Amino acid sequence: MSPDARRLTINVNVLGVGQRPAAWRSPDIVPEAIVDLGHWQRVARLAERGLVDAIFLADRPAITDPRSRPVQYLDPLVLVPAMAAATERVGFVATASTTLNEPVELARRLFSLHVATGGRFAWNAVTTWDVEAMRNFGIEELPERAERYDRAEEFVQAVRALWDAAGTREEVRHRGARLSFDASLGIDPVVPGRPAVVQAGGSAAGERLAGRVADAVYSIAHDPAASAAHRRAVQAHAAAAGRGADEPRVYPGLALVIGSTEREAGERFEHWEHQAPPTYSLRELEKALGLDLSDVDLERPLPDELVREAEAGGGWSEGYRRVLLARIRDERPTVRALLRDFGGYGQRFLAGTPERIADAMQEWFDAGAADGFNVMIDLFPSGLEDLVDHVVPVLQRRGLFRRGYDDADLLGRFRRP
Ligand SMILES: Cc1cc2nc3c(=O)[nH]c(=O)nc-3n(C[C@H](O)[C@H](O)[C@H](O)COP(=O)(O)O)c2cc1C
Repeated sequence: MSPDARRLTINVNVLGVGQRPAAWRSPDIVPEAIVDLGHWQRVARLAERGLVDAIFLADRPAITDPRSRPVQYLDPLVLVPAMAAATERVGFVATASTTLNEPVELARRLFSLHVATGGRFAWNAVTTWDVEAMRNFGIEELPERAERYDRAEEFVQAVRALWDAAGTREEVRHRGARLSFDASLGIDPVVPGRPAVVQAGGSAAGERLAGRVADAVYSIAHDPAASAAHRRAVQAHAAAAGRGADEPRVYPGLALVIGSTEREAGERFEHWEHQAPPTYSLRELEKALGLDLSDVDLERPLPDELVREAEAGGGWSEGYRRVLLARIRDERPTVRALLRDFGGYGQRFLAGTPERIADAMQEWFDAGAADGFNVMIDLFPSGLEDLVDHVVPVLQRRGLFRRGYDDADLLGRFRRP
């Protein structure tokens, strides 16, 4: 492999104790692990052993429904320092809202994490879509998508200006349509560079924001042609904004179940699929399609009138809705079949051997459909061990993945050719 060969990026999306709805019932873990810093540190060390680029931590600033399964609910900005202290090279991508924060205060916290982690930090800038989180901040109604994205762009640009001025001690004077401040961060940039910026919305407005400000994009796509089209759209926005077209890197989600044979992977999936009621995934599907599915027959395809209702609008993310509706129209799956994958929150789902998973990654990478992947692990720690010990070596043998970390900070790693 030539030293400048293109390599794919792997982020690990850590959803508490695992992505499958029954992950918390695994004998390898206790449900309370989600509030145990030791769990997060073990995950970080394991990811670092696999040389992955970064760990991704999602967030919604609202109390999780206690009747739901245990998922991560500690603030990611609290988890990152704990994980960073237990590791040296792996990066961290933490989510924080542009709708529910103030730019100066957040810019300071994010830049502090950049410095404290030695340049291993990235910010997933989200506009926040859920009403419960809004109400925690005294906002009764979800602002329109266009309004949220307009604020997001101004917010990210303002934060970037504050970071860029961090070493100069000059005050940033910002007077925009939505934000106004005179401020400086007062942090010496003893670590060069800045946090990388990640974006994850798949609507037209989300693609535009990604092209204009993001270093990386978490996307949702189930087929390589749709993913390549999304990547091209983001790149066109980047070029129009005067950036390099390939500056925003695109990492589609990929939910994995790994087995040493296809049969073993299938059995692992089936076993855990039957340990949880379908209602967990059904609630997520309701949110994604903007529908009430309480009376729906799981053994039949979604009725036409509900498909039409979903097509008319609603749901928390245009990106997710588009992908789900395409699948519903093309395959007419039973609701139960849809829910089986939907334990992956609608992300592309793949159960198979390490070779098969590497094939799938390579196919998308070679086709220009992905610069890397945001991988969801079915159960911790075993699923991550399998990724690290079995999938990563296959990718390395094919020259698609690094054999050691280099000196680049996380932004430099995302920007690698
Ligand atoms: C992989 C992925 C992770 C996301 N993580 C979060 C998150 O942690 N918090 C959040 O509020 N939104 C999250 N989102 C939602 C998006 O940021 C965005 O708000 C949502 O997709 C709606 O935007 P859209 O209509 O442009 O698709 C995520 C989306 C994707 C694809």
